[in-house]
Amino acid sequence: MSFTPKPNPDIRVRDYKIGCIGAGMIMAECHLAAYAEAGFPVAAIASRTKSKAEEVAKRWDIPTVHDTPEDLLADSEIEILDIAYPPSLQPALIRAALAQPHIKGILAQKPLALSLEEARALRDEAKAAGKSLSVNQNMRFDQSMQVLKQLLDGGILGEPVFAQIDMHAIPHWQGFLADYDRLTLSNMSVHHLDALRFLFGDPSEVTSLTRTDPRTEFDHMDGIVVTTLRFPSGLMALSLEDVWSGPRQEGYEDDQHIHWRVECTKGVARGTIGWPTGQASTLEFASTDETGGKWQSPGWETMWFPHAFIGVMEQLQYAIHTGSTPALNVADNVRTMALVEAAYQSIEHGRTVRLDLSND
Ligand SMILES: NC(=O)C1=CN([C@@H]2O[C@H](COP(=O)(O)OP(=O)(O)OC[C@H]3O[C@@H](n4cnc5c(N)ncnc54)[C@H](OP(=O)(O)O)[C@@H]3O)[C@@H](O)[C@H]2O)C=CC1
Ligand SMILES: O=C1CO[C@H](CO)[C@@H](O)[C@@H]1O
Repeated sequence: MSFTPKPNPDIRVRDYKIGCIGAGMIMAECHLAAYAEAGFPVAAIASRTKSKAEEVAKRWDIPTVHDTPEDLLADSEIEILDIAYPPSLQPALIRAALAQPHIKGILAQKPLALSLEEARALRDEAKAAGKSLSVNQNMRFDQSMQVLKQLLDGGILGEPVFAQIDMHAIPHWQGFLADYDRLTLSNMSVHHLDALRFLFGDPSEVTSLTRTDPRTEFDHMDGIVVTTLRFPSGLMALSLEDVWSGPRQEGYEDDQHIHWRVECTKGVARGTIGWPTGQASTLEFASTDETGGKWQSPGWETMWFPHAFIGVMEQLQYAIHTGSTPALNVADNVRTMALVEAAYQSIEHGRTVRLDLSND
């Protein structure tokens, strides 16, 4: 077999000093763990509550804690702004960063904004400012997704026929989500829909169904979501976010998981995303040409959380260094946002929505 999997990207650039806004779960547990492991320089942090930023700074050895996010934005040391804040507050932070001459690039969190219109406006404003705006769609850097993409691009599996990502797991819904009118599609399905675009390009049809989740206590419309996509090639894909995934109580042995499967004309790949169980993701594949129909299982020890966050920051550092467009660029992310919007339209109107993402 000549295929050599590369689950983790090389770190080509680690030059630019990072300023972090937010000191919550994802910043403390994933962004900063990844940056420490990769050796990316973090110069400062700020959050809404200074004592929380101080705690996180102590844990990760960050030299400066600013009183407010605005003070951090004004710090001329900062070259990359890294945001992990509620999405309703993110556009204003991005706009403030675009106006700061010392900030060369911005890593925003998903979802980029609460509406497609706002996402489009941010894309256009970043372009006008001549700055790199990147979005943390880190499932693309999950190790199994990276290797799957290599198999597909290498023609080892042939033409894609059917694909699915099925999640039966409980996301931790942040408190601020209770104030928004959109839940699962905007905040969790966005990972899977973005990963499907990464693997297969832009779909031309989307159909979504939803029901409320019995566990989620605040008012919401999209709890459990099932989305089907059709691509111009004829490929059909399924994205399932079952955020209920069964009862939870003392002694109940839950089976939370995310699985995926891709069937092609010359082979099949299948695997898992090792979340929320804190394991490495997996991939197995069989190809009529490459493996004589036998299953192969390349392995690795890194995980989606936190290691995928290394690739995300690296691609932005590299883009700034080379003056190129980040792999996870805002223009591409607007297309993922447009797909999410079309899925909401499908639910609202009870029908399949045709879409042409090349308009964005
Ligand atoms: N790409 C990915 O895989 C993931 C992305 N995310 C995204 O990251 C962002 C942060 O998520 P997460 O860290 O899980 O959230 P947390 O609730 O753990 O942290 C929220 C952060 O935002 C700050 N904040 C400022 N204003 C508010 C407010 N009005 N209400 C609540 N918090 C506020 C908090 O400040 P303080 O505590 O200092 O008061 C805290 O630093 C979200 O956009 C989420 O979608 C989250 C998980 C995974
Ligand atoms: O993006 C996300 C992926 O995983 C998290 C689980 O802690 C989600 O809650 C989150 O918003």
